Amino acid sequence: MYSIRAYAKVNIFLKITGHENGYHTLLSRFMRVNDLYDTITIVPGTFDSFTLEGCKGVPLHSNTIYKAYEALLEPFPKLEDFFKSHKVVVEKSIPSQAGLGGGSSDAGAFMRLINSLSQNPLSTDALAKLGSGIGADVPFFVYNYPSANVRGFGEIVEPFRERPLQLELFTPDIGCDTAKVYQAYHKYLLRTLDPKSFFGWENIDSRTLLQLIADPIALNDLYPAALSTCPKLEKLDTKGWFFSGSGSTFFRVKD
Ligand SMILES: C[C@@](CO)(OP(=O)(O)O)[C@H](O)COP(=O)(O)OP(=O)(O)OC[C@H]1O[C@@H](n2ccc(N)nc2=O)[C@H](O)[C@@H]1O
Ligand SMILES: Nc1ncnc2c1ncn2[C@@H]1O[C@H](COP(=O)(O)OP(=O)(O)O)[C@@H](O)[C@H]1O
Repeated sequence: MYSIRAYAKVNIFLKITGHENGYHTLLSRFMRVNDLYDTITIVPGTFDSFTLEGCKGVPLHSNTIYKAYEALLEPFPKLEDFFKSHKVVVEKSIPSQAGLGGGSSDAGAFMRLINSLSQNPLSTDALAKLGSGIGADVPFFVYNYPSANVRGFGEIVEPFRERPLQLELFTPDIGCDTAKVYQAYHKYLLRTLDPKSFFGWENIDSRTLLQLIADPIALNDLYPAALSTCPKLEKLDTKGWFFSGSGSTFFRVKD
């Protein structure tokens, strides 16, 4: 049996920098959440085709792990046979549609696991490039840095050296659809884009930045878009909390 942890992330800040080919470009500080993770295990057995257990409600072909498997078939030609004698079991802990990157993290971790089982024939850069075709957030999870500045659509990932923060998470029972949140941002907020307002943020450590800026709306351009897409978020008492990605998770520093 082979196993890997797929960690959640939060976006300490997320600023949209533009729009190209239907996608938004961004500058964001991603921080890995070390105490929240899915576990992906490869279990021996006999199977007719690629078998994935543990992701209830997600059809196989739209599962990010299946998409990662498909993307790996070309560089790993023996993979199809390998998954006739193994299955994938996922123990899900990361809530869905929560801005924590669960699906993307599963894909990134699965790709790292397959590469390492074959003695890493692909470089991390090559793996991240393959991952970017699965989802914008996947490259961050392929690099697996504790903290990173992420740019472009998510494909440019630069490690940021800082002490990881102990984070408390609050995920209300409200799912935020990433595509709809970006659509709302595009419709109502793209015109407000002002790169001067976050100049140099990528050089400031996360703890200082959260203290300095303090305003969750200023820190995350997708927060107002998520509020308009999921009005139930407005009803929550979230004073002192920050908002991750397209939501719906709030976070604050524990210590
Ligand atoms: C917002 C962020 C912040 O980290 O993640 P979440 O908070 O949802 O986890 C990411 O940018 C989300 O990345 P990810 O969840 O991988 O998005 P994808 O599946 O690739 O895209 C879903 C949809 O969102 C829109 N989209 C996504 C990424 C991007 N940079 N610009 C976009 O406009 C597109 O309409 C796309 O079809
Ligand atoms: N391995 C997976 N784990 C969770 N959700 C997945 C997975 N593969 C595909 N999905 C689908 O992607 C959607 C969004 O994924 P999720 O990780 O919850 O996103 P977000 O980071 O935006 O919260 C889910 O609602 C689900 O339908």
